Amino acid sequence: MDETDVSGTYLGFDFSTQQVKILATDHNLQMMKEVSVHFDSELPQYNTKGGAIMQNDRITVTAPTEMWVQALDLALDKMKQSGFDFSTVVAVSGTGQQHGSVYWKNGSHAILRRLDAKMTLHEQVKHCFSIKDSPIWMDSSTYAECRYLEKCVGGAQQLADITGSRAYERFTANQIRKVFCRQREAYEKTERISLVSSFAASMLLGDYAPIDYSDGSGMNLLNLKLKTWDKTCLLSVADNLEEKLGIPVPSSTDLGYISSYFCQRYGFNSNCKVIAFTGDNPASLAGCRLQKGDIVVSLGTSDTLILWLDEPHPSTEGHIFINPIDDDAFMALLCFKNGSLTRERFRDKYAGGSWENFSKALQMTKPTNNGNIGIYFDVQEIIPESVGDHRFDGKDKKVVEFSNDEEIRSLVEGQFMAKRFHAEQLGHKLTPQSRVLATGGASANPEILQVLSDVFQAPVYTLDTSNSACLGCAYRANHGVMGGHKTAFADIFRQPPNYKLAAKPRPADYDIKRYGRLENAIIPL
Ligand SMILES: Nc1ncnc2c1ncn2[C@@H]1O[C@H](COP(=O)(O)OP(=O)(O)O)[C@@H](O)[C@H]1O
Ligand SMILES: O=C(CO)[C@@H](O)[C@H](O)COP(=O)(O)O
Repeated sequence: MDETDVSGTYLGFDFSTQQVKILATDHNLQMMKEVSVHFDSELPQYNTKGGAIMQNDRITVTAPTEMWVQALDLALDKMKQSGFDFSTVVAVSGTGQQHGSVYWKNGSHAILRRLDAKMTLHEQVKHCFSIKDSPIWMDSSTYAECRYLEKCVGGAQQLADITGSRAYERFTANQIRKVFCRQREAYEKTERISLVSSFAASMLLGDYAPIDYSDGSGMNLLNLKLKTWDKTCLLSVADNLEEKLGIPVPSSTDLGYISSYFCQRYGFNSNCKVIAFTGDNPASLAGCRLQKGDIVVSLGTSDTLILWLDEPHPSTEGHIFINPIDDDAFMALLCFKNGSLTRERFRDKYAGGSWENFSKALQMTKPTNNGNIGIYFDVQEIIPESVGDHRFDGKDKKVVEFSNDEEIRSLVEGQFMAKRFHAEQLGHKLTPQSRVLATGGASANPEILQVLSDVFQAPVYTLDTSNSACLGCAYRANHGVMGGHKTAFADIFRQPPNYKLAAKPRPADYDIKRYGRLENAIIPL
């Protein structure tokens, strides 16, 4: 395979909350193979729950950085054992859970540059981190840092105007400030700060990989219009931050050749390219081949809603990111923290731990649930900032519990009414042409998708894989070698998207305004 050969295969890597996944496509960008390494069950020595560790204060949430390194070793070993021929790979790209940060200790760059193929990555890289446990997106311990950053730039809306979002606890600037203020020695010993995505790219590259514009938009640091780190934000967060972050790059940037470590250990071709990694939600936009007007609903650990935007209109609710497949466009993101893990709680409590029973409960109950509405936040939610279980009967009266089946319907309907309510708040209008593209682990469940379709009164489509973020990165790997932003993303495909109709809306009259009123009522004053 020479450098110009684009007929081989493409790999997408996903460092998401609960697992590392690798997906391979052929030269037609058709999926060939997927492997995953699940943190809780396959790396139990790290004692994570849902891939994370919640500290006693219940607001500090981290993940062991070295666990992600070890998971990469295992995932590549699995691919190899399955007979995958790494020498066919033309390019790789990837993605990570957004906002999480990795702190590389002084001297780590030299280690990355000289990886020894006889040893695992984990053996060589595990001591490279000045902070051993990476703060991740589930963290909400940086309230004070958020208020400070907003004050420094002149207010929440001003920060949103610059960076696309008001200050959010999980956003990286506020996490870095917390480290700077509370672990100064560790901060001083840090030569580079990566996002989870650029950290993963750094390992594949054997060099520090830059942060891409799209994932960089989730930091409260990137000026969306100038596409550079904002000076006021940098100065407000920590000393010498710019040099620790490196220069941000377009998401389709060709970063160079894969590290010789992977050529020697796994048989990658030395011409294999590494294309910039990005955040998992931007990667899902790419994987779903989102078109204007469509909505992506990702049902992973978090639930997210993604829209394509030509123009950014940042507000103090939701996020605007630079679009990962078109640097001149943008995307809107709404993130809901209480997604799959809350559905798992209800599955275990009201459906005997089985998704099949959970689905049956949805089949046995009717759309709008006899007026019963539930709002369930196991951990402090992002939109709205609230926590706890809240149940209302048809007359808006607070109640303690519904029947088991109604509990399950109230959870799923509540989650989707929240998405529709907040999408409409952002100005998104559902039209008869609207389509919902569903992805993420829970999109494998047809009954959940039926509720999604009923609440949005729009057809719901799925892809061949629920893992659109990984697939999107195999696409982005191809796009990168085809010239990146010089080539329209849509032009890399020879075949139309393989969407499958998963659910058609049934007649149902969801009172979304009523949902909004009830949600407002549970926000603490
Ligand atoms: N049949 C199912 N019904 C509902 N949820 C499911 C089903 N299968 C898997 N899931 C959910 O998918 C989640 C994982 O989704 P995934 O997108 O892989 O997560 P992440 O990328 O954040 O690691 C699990 O936590 C699980 O609750
Ligand atoms: O915080 C956000 C987005 O702002 C989350 O969506 C993370 O990016 C984690 O994603 P999943 O692992 O749930 O896909």
